[in-house]
Amino acid sequence: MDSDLEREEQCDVVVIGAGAAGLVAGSTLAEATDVVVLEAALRPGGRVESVRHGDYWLNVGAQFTEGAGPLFDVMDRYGIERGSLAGRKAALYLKGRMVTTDSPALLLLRSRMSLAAKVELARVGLRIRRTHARMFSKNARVASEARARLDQESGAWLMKGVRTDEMRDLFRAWSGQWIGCDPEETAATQLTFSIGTALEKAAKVPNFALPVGGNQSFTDALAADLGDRIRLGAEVTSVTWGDDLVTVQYSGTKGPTRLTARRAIVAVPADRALAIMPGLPAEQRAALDAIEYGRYVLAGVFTSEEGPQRWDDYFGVSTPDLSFQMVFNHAAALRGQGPRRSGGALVCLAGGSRADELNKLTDEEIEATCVRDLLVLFPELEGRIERVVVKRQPRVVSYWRSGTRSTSQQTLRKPLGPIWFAGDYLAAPSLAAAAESGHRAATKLLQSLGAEAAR
Ligand SMILES: Cc1cc2nc3c(=O)[nH]c(=O)nc-3n(C[C@H](O)[C@H](O)[C@H](O)COP(=O)(O)OP(=O)(O)OC[C@H]3O[C@@H](n4cnc5c(N)ncnc54)[C@H](O)[C@@H]3O)c2cc1C
Repeated sequence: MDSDLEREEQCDVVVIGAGAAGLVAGSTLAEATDVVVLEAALRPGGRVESVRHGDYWLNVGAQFTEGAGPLFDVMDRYGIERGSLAGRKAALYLKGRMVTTDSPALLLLRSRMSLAAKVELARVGLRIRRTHARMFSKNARVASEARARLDQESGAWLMKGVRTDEMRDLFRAWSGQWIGCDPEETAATQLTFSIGTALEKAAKVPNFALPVGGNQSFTDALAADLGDRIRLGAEVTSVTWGDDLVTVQYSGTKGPTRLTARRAIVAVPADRALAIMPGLPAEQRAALDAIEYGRYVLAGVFTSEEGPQRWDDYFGVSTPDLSFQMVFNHAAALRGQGPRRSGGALVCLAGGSRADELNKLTDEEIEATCVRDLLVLFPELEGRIERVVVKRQPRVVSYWRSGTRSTSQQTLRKPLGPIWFAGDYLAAPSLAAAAESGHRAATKLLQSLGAEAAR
């Protein structure tokens, strides 16, 4: 492309990517400076996406909100109502029996696992609980030593001594359903964090909730407020920078554009940042290169059953011996508030190698497979399936191979000249972490502009 034909634009700060991190960064900056947010897709939100249908919605991106920080501050600011999942339960469905996982004793007593698998489950469960407690010890030295040690181990370490296929499948399902990868692909830190948190009672997970209308209510509110400061369909192809200037080239609806700004926040997934920043120094390149993403295949199902159902009280059911590994009940957040409305919304999902298998099928085959198995789990839904939404998600949360996480995060939390990075990979990956990273990058960036003005 002849550069003479490019449009030229200027602004104070450019944010690249309008996922949770980029939107929170954009909204924090908009109060103080002239900001433009560039988003390659035709919708804002990135990995936050919801589908609405009648009284219900399905999250086909981020499933739940949990944690603390700017994510919740923003939802409070926009008055986004949340249905708490604190009183809801999780269950395991195995060999035709559903047992709550909230009570380890009941799980061991009632589940249809072989005795050998039950002994292994008890051992692995205790190991995860112990390591999780150390990771979150009030003694900072104990916590940091535990994290450093677990960072060096692969997730398969947590399965030491396991011989039965039943326990291997269950553990693989937990890893797939929470991170979207197989246990040996990630470090033990993240697997301990995800499974350990899931083994807690839902009431102990801070702010465990489902925003009414879907998680997209959060990103929609931010995007509406940013208005025409967001350019949709604006795919950034290159980012170059000097000491105090960033040049961004993007292809937008008005043709190729060269935008110059004093500062930038790069809020795209790690592999995308590598692709658009060819001039990255070796340290940042290695840090981004270490980040991997889990993958999911989901089938969201809107149903039309009448009256109370036995799954109303469960937010999720692990299903290691079905084609998907988990069913999340998005309608659980609405139950217990007034009379039960007819219908519901369930998401069947598979991660890691189970997702790779489903990914070989057409959308129609995925739908047929998931509906068949959902009817094995809940035969009451026969004739009650209204609509199915199939979604392939190549990026769920980020994860790291053993030995790379802390160096990668430390490097990317530092600015690179006039550029800050933001994304879920800067902390224990989650929607809350993505929002926090955007807020942090924007705050640090504004401090640097303030310091420059004072010089
Ligand atoms: C199916 C699924 C389930 C999940 N479940 C949970 C959960 O239960 N709880 C939880 O806390 N988290 C969950 N997550 C993770 C959570 O959604 C993410 O951690 C978070 O949304 C990441 O936000 P982000 O802004 O860092 O990245 P993204 O949302 O990926 O945003 C990056 C944006 O950059 C844009 N972009 C990329 N390249 C370019 C380019 N060249 N030019 C311009 N724009 C570009 C993308 O289109 C995207 O909009 C889930 C994710 C998925 C997919």
